[in-house]
Amino acid sequence: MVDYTASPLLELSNVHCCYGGTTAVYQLSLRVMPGQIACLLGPSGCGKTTTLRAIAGFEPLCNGEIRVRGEPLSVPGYVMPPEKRRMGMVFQDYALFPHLNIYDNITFGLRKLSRRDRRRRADELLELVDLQGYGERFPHELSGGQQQRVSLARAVAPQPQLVLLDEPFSNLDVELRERLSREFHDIFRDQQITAILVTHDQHEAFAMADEIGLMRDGRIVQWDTPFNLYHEPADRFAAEFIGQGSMISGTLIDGERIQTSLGTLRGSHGFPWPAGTRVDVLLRPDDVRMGEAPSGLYGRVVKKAFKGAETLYTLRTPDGVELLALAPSHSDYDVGDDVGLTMDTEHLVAFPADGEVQAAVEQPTRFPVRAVNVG
Ligand SMILES: Nc1ncnc2c1ncn2[C@@H]1O[C@H](COP(=O)(O)OP(=O)(O)OP(=O)(O)O)[C@@H](O)[C@H]1O
Repeated sequence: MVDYTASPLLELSNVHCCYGGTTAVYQLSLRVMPGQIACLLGPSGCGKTTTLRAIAGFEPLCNGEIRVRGEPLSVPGYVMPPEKRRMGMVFQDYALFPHLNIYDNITFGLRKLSRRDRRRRADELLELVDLQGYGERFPHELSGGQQQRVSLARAVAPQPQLVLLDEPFSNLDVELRERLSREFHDIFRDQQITAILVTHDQHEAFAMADEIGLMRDGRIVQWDTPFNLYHEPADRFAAEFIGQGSMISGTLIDGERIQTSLGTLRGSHGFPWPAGTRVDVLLRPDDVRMGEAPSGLYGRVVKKAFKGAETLYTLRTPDGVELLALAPSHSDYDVGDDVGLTMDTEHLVAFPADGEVQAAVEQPTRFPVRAVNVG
């Protein structure tokens, strides 16, 4: 487990990165604890790779500091060269040396060891990444997933203090991506390796990371656990980027209740806006239960997508509200069926609607509350 009481391994303070006159990363601060798997997640162009390259030492800072265990890597007046930073890199395109066999690829950074020790370390690492017996092969004789496992073995071979992974699974198909992200997670956890993953794929981020920094336009908008990012998004962008869901309109009755066309949704922690504020409430597909309708609420199935163990339904209520709902695939409803609905949210998240005064200083309601249909 990660020791959150320890001193951080990596610390970025107020980092800015510029290309010519354009700033790609703004005032970025973050901490990664020893043994933690962190992730920078966000849409294309938000500055993830630039941040990772700055940590690796390939990108100069135009302001701010980067330290590892308190030691300066990039501070005003001093930049430690990349090869001295003791960081392992895993790239999207594997970047293996095509003319070297797998043994030589893995031991490329271990020149100081004797031939025998290099071979022993390579065998250990091949076992770690489940490629025993592949040492004599060449990269072109391996599948994409196998090549990426080799590049992980090469990255961890010199026992770096930090492993940086830049979109490592983007070239692989969805199933392999999920499998490999779980495998890499288990290896990092087992070997207590500290790692930072960069990806635009939230499934990868969720499968691997202890904490995720969601980025937009060069800034981190929320640094949180996968669970909190999903259930307690800090703003509308986070709510829409992470997971699926519907925003439904409502009006705050008081600090705890929101009137919606689905009934009154009640939260226990209270909302910080005055009664009468128009809000948008986030409902995730797993917040909407299909089957029973104790409050008489029904929705008509307008679309269904089979996902194996579950089916994702799109439902429309008589008021025209569209909702997504996940149901076990054995309870099989057809398009056109009217189905009873119950709202069952662990965390009720609402944002002031556009045009409300409060929307200018959007404050998310990041309170774990239990919402119940009482109307
Ligand atoms: N070498 C460069 N010269 C000028 N601008 C650059 C350069 N590299 C990146 N940028 C710009 O900096 C911003 C951040 O780019 P970056 O590659 O860090 O984003 P990203 O989040 O990693 O995107 P992607 O997921 O598409 O790789 C973008 O607007 C990009 O156009």
